[in-house]
Formats: sequence, structure tokens, C-alpha cells
Amino acid sequence: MLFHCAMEVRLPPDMPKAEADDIKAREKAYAQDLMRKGKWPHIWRVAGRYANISIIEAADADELHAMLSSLPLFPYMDIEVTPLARHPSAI
Ligand SMILES: O=C(O)CC1=CCC(=O)O1
Repeated sequence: MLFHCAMEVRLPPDMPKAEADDIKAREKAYAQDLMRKGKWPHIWRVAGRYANISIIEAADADELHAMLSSLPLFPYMDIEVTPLARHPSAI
């Protein structure tokens, strides 16, 4: 099933740049691995904010939570999840 995930990143302003750069690099590698596997088909930057809108494929909420909570940035993100169902007008 598909989940709409709105992620807002809030890194502590006093986090050393090297630490922030390392977390961001690990986040990118982890996310791109899921994208290559087809589990993360969309990610869009929210213009003007350190935030993204993503569509993530997971069997259920438990799998989604496992994926999201493994993100290196997870401790520094607010994530709002909306489960998506097929719209009856979709073709
Ligand atoms: O930069 C972000 O929006 C946070 C993020 C989530 C997955 C990713 O690669 O970056």
C-alpha cells in the first residue's frame, strides 16, 4: 500500500557541520537504496523549507514505521503519515 509522508527536518542549530553532513550523506544513501528497490517512488522538496513530500510503498504501517525509523535523520524529523487508498475515479 502507498503512504503519503510529509517530512520536516529540524537539525539542532548547534550540531557540528561534519556531523550534520555525515547524517545527510547516510540519509541519502539509505533513501536511494529504497528508491532503487521501488519502495520510495516519489520524493519532492517542499519549496522554501527543509522538508519533503514522499510517497512510500509498504505492506502495512508496521513495515512503514520500520523504514521511517531506520532513517538516519529520523531523530530530527517530524513525519506526518497519510495512508492512501485507490480513488474510485482513478484510471
Ligand atoms: O532532505 C530531506 O528532505 C530529508 C530526506 C529524506 C530522504 C532523503 O534523502 O532526504
